[in-house]
Amino acid sequence: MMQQYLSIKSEYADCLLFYRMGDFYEMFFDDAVQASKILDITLTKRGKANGDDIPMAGVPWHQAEGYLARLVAAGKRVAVCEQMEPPDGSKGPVRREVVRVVTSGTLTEAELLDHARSAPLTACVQRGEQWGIAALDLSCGHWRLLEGVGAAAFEEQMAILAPAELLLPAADEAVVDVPVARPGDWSFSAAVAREQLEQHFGISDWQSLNLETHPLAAAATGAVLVYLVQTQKCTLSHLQLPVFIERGEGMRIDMRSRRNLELYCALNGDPKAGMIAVLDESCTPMGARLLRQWIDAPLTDLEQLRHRQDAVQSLVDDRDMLAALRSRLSDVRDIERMLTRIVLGRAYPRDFRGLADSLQALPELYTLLGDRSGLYAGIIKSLQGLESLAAGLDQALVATVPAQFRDGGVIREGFDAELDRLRGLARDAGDWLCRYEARERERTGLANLRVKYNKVFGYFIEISRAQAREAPADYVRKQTLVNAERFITDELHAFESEILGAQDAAMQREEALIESLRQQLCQQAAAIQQAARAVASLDVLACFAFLAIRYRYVRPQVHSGRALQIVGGRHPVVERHLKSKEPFVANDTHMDMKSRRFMLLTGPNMGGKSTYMRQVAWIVWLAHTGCFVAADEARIPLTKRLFTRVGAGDELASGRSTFMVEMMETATILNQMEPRSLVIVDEIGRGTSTWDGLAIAWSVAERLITAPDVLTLFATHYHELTELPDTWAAAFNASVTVREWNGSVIFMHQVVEDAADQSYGIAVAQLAGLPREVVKRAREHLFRLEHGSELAAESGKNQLGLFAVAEKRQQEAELDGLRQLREKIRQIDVNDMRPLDALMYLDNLVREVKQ
Ligand SMILES: Nc1ncnc2c1ncn2[C@@H]1O[C@H](COP(=O)(O)OP(=O)(O)OP(=O)(O)O)[C@@H](O)[C@H]1O
Repeated sequence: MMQQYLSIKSEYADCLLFYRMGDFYEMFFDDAVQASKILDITLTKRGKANGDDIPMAGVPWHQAEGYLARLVAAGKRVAVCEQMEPPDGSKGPVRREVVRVVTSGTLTEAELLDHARSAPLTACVQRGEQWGIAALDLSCGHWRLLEGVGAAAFEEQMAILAPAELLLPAADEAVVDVPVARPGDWSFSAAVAREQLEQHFGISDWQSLNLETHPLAAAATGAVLVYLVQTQKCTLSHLQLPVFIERGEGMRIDMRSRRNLELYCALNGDPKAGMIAVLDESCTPMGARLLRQWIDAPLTDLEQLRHRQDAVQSLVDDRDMLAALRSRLSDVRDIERMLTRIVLGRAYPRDFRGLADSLQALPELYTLLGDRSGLYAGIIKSLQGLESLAAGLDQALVATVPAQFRDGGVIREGFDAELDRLRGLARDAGDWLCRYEARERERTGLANLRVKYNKVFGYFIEISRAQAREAPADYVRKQTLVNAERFITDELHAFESEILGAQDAAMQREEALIESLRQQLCQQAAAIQQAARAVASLDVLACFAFLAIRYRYVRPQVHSGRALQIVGGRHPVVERHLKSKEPFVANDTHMDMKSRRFMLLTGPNMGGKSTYMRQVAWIVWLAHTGCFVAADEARIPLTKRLFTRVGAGDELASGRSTFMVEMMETATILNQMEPRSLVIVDEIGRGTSTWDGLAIAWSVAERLITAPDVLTLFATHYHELTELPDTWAAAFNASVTVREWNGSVIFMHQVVEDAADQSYGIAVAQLAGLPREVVKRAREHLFRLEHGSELAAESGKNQLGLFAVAEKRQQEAELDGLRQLREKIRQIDVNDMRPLDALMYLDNLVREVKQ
């Protein structure tokens, strides 16, 4: 056995080998050591190799999925090796074969996948500046083939695809941190792709795939197909054909900006505070995945965008229909992934039942949609045509299926006469046994005679010891117990063979029926997938409509002009998560790419600058996806690129300081911006000396102001920059407002078109809990810094040090305050005050002193 193990293991050296032994998958040697650590399972030993114990660890086969998930999550690949024949003690180890290699990019099990995200297996090919990508989501069978030029565009695409596993030629390095496999450089070839496609799909019409003109994407496709053959070892007929679809470029948003705008999670890593968490009101897993794709890849084709918006609007205008649709959509389960498991022969009974139920929900969906046009016409068409398949499946399957096929009872009574007959035989056994027992009691006159069953002897007749002598001659003694004797008869034996045979035959019959259902589903796989995609589109459109109604989002007018006008704009995430009782303060934005293209935003920390700029970015982004936007009105100019430079903190892990990251982000913007870009700069130049920082911020601002057709929102704490509009007509000042009350600051979160008058930094520091003495000292320093030249003059006159003059000034100011206080106290006429007024007056005085 160990020899067999070692020979199989040598073929899968880069995998952990799950070696099936009875009810367990066992691992040996280093595999066992690694797995025991990752899975926290017991490490034992079995036999010896070269005098040393062989480490062994195992997991029960019926719990393998959970363990596989943990191993794959830990970056391992696992080769699953099964027994290919029933054990037969006579002739050495049973034949075993690796039936599948489980890798992070080839998972299909529901338990191992995130329902809301596709995690494609992605092959990349680079030739100089040119690149090609083939990404296959095996769990659904979808391909995405892409080609492009330049590292920036490549990284953006990788950010959007979010691969689960990368396939690379030997010399290439990964740009994202996921497991990498190298199927062999020879496999990255268009010729290999063509050969594989011919072999697996019988493709002769290579041209229809549009791959001939896209050799790099074709080469990447070759690597994916070869890797599937190496790892999956089963039919892949559920895969769509890898067709290269020309896509418009869409709005480009680089990797950093996606992170900065907190698309999938907040900068602190919390997914609940990411934009997707707020937008995902989808009802189906397919919708959840498509929603991410639509948000990930905003459109720049106005026509396409209008179609989506029209479709959303028509549901916004018909709330009853929207509610009915969403209620029916909730009954639809993950058609794509259930189908994949069925086609691959990895399904559970629940996948068949789930598919039957989901397909049965489709007619109600298209009936509800009636004769709607636009995007709905295609959706309605795709939802039709599966009625008889759905009905057939439903008739075949029981309503509540068992967990495993081996439990039996998946096919419904009355569906197949032969299965019913065999099951009937097994079921009638009970009656027959009762009749037989009664008959034998009567024949022998032994009232205590019983017919029983156990696993060792099967069926037998049991008679008490005392009466055993009276057993008829045809009873064959089988076993003697303390109080009883057990017998068998020819009739009972014949009955037993028939019963057990009937049970086996029923199981086999059921298996054959399920296989025939599977074949039917395989034949209709393409139509089912198309219906699944229609469900996904419908779900996302309904989700957008739901958001629009529930959260008051409006239909933005995206146009080819240059004006950006947002009335009452809000930030969807901040608005949703605002804990305080204060409502979110909506703000307007009026810019245009010609005369008002640069907004310089100043104001105190915590004033709401970042929130405001991100909300503008999000309104522009979402306006290009078909989603309605968080505003009262929005006119959005067609935007081709979105850039952000946001103080996202250090990337120390990558060896870059805050300042370095800041400058890299700025360089990306300045080098890559083009007409119709939106640029968000949230602080720049903070990580270096004041003068360096100010100088950099100033020159970057000037560069942005002069860039044609680029809209910029630029937040800064450098007040000196508020002079920019004096020189540049296209620049204007804006600030977030604050009010002072009782010595404290109150953030109004209102954006006005004016420069901020002061920074309130010290007031915010006080709010944050800086010790009182430190705050007081900071005020003194501020005073000194702000009145530096005056103080210098006075210090020269009085021959005092600068600090001494500042302190003298401070003391005078304090004395002034005390005098005013004394005056207030003097004016109090206690006899003329009500107790409550006196108390309030006192409270005010105390506050004043504490300031
Ligand atoms: N329009 C608004 N309405 C209500 N609350 C808001 C609004 N804008 C911001 N806030 C609240 O104020 C907090 C601070 O906002 P934000 O981070 O945008 O300030 P900031 O001016 O960018 O601060 P800093 O300069 O320190 O980065 C937010 O977390 C949010 O709770």
